[in-house]
Amino acid sequence: MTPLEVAGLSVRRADGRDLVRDLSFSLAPGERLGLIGESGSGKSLTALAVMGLLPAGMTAHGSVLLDGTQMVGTPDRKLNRVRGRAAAVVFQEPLTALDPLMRVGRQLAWPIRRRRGLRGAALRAAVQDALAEVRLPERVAAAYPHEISGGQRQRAAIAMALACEPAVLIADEPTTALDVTVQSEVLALLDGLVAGRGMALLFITHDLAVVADVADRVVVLKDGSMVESGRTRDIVREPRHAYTRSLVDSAWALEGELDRLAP
Ligand SMILES: Nc1ncnc2c1ncn2[C@@H]1O[C@H](COP(=O)(O)OP(=O)(O)OP(=O)(O)O)[C@@H](O)[C@H]1O
Repeated sequence: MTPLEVAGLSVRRADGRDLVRDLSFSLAPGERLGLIGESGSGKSLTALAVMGLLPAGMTAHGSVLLDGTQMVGTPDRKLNRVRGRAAAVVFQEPLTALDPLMRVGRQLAWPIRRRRGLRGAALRAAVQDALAEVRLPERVAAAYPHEISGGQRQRAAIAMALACEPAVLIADEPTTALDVTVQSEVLALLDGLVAGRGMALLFITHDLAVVADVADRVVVLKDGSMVESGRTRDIVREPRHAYTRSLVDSAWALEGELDRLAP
């Protein structure tokens, strides 16, 4: 089954204005798709619409088939069964996913228990395995989110998303809030985990260099509409749309600047 199939998706505000317009794309098993565009282009709303989690006052139109379940217009209680199992999200800010008042281990135990039905010692061992998988030391289980670093918090949030064993992982600017040195570590970790588990990945970013690193294909969004899509390599080498060209040019300009400053 296709893990994710989006067809003619629009996200509408209460006043009738479309913030995402007639968007279509799909993800094959194990495929990595980048959704790229500047701030406000509708990337996050697209991710939320895929999960059926749009903010109050916004409605989705069109079709989102997540692991075969129609997410548009389906009652929330039915979607709860699909979320997590079919798709899980890693947000830009790890504290979105983590409860500040609960120790990391307990938070991680919750989805593992729900998904795999483990209890007691088996559950504790599974929590330790989940931490090890994202390269977090054992002691993090007993820590509260504010007692660990930003990079460690994002690793914990990734572990929580993975605990649901989703077919699709949606990563919404997962490294943007992190220090530059930690960004590449977290990206490499995500990269390895997605490959190891054969998950499909929807990777959302405003950064073309990052998308070129992780995605096989990209969809370029501008003002809520898709302006271009194709293989990442082709789009970076030969952007067809003026907007994509400007993204590529500014990425190269930055690269050139770094080269110029290099010793
Ligand atoms: N809860 C909301 N209420 C009203 N408007 C919103 C809401 N969330 C997003 N918008 C508007 O919808 C548009 C798309 O926002 P979205 O967050 O999807 O953009 P984005 O591409 O993810 O941007 P960023 O990279 O800054 O996160 C923007 O114009 C934004 O102001």
